[in-house]
Amino acid sequence: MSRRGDEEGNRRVSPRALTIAGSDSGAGAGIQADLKTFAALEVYGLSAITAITAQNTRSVYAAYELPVELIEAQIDAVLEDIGADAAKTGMLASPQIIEAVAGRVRKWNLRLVVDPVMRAKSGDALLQSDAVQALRSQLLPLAEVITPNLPEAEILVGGPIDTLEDMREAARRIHALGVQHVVVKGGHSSGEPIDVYFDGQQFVELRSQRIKTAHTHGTGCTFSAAITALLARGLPVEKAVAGAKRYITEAIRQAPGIGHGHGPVEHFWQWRQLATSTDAGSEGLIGAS
Ligand SMILES: Nc1ncnc2c1ncn2[C@@H]1O[C@H](COP(=O)(O)OP(=O)(O)O)[C@@H](O)[C@H]1O
Ligand SMILES: Cc1ncc(COP(=O)(O)O)c(N)n1
Repeated sequence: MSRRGDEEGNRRVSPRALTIAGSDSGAGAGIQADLKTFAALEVYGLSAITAITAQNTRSVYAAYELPVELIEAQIDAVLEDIGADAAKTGMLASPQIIEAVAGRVRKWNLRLVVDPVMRAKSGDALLQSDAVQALRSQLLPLAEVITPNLPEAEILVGGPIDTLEDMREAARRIHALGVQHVVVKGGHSSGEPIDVYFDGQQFVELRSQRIKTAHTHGTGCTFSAAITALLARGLPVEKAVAGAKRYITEAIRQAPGIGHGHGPVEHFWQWRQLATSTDAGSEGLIGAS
């Protein structure tokens, strides 16, 4: 691990987490969603931006990949000074970026959560199709946790996933690629959004009610960032995943309804709940909403 907290003169050393992902100008997904999630869970967030997208709740209008050397330099800069207790990846765009990030994960011996982002909710591609092989062979064997949604899991295993048993089989096969803990997310299913967790021995089903909403932009980013933050805080993987499921469910429930398409979730719902609770007076800290 690259954490260097003990050497610092700071009196209060907080957990840190690093996100290696794309920028979403609409701030519902990507780096922006990750940093908000880290902050909400009281983890100091660091970032290395892989690509810049011009994006809102409706669509991705343009994307520009940053040079590989600049991505490596961002990772080195924050880790040689500040350190991270855990890291996550989001949009990686190309095989060259995946290769560079895998190199840095090895160099810094990072605890890694991989969100294998392939498409935005709007349907726009965020990963080149020839990058899937690099993802499988180079990054997955370094991952402590991977969080594919159903379409991503189908691409990783090369077949359809229709039932809960298909999800379990996909988790088994992705685990066999070298990932220690697999969470196949069920948000894209038609029924309840059941996520299937597999650690190589046991399966756990993470269940919640389906919230009827259009505002699910950045749910995968937020979920994987919450896992990363809770790992950075020292939780064991299974507890971090269960905590992240509770966090994302409430974040979707309290989505603020921003934009005209798939809007963002509410990252600061814990604070908002506290701030509006009657404990803080009849109007709460920011007034009842
Ligand atoms: N409508 C919903 N109601 C409740 N939970 C949901 C809903 N949609 C997604 N989720 C949950 O949000 C997380 C992200 O899910 P998913 O939509 O599958 O990923 P992605 O954003 O990567 O496509 C998962 O834990 C999933 O179960
Ligand atoms: C930069 C970036 N990273 C990730 C996503 C995926 O998020 P979603 O699937 O919710 O659109 C995105 N839209 N943009």
